[in-house]
Amino acid sequence: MRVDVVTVFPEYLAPLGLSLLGRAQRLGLLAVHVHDLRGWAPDRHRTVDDTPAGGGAGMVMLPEPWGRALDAVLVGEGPDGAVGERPPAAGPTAPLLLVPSPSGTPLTQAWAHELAAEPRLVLACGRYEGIDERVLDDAASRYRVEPFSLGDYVLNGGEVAALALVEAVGRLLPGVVGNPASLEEESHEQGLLEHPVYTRPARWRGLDVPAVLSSGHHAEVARWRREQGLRRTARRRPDLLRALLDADPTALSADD
Ligand SMILES: Nc1ncccc1[N+](=O)[O-]
Repeated sequence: MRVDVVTVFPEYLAPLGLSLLGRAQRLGLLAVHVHDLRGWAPDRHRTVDDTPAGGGAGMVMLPEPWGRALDAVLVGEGPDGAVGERPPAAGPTAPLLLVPSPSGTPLTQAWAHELAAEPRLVLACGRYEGIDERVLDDAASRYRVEPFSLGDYVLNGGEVAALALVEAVGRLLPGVVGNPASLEEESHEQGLLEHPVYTRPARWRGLDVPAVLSSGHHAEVARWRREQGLRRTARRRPDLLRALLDADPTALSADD
């Protein structure tokens, strides 16, 4: 998978070179290209923002640098490369342009799995009050455009969300995590939260590992883990439980 990230803070994306994703890049499973938006700002001050139309506080990112950047990234040109001919209109095989935004579609594990099947993702990280909307309208002629959100809170820009998305998607790529089985038991994989986990020692500060986990009865351990996951989901995320039951009223039946 190739991932292009356009940002005014390229150094913010440095952590993608660490740990599992760094190894994935060295193995050629993932290629991350980070581009500095200021490279496409037409003026010598490399201006990327201006005051909001209609007034209001803060600044909005100018369309021209973004238009140039997204044209160039699409055809693989750098800031100084002559921008090639615009590709044909966006179709199902057009690259996906993901735009971190508090007003985006919530990123979920199910969506992350879909994104992991894409050959290429382009991430446009906005700052300030956001990007001039015409950038997304114009990009729709040659990208599939999908604003996404990590959650209902506001960050100062899209870079943290880009890091999160690339990690959530990158770790699902074949060969990235050592043991693919470890991906199955995680929270949200079956629409529920994961059960609590324990390791050695058996007693720690007067607290014991639940006896069932040392019983050697695999069926009992599996049952206990599922029950604990359901309890945790009911307590912390009743919305997930409701969604699961709406989708399949028998989802929590005891005999499965
Ligand atoms: N929550 C956010 N705030 C600012 C930019 C992006 C965001 N997000 O969740 O993708």
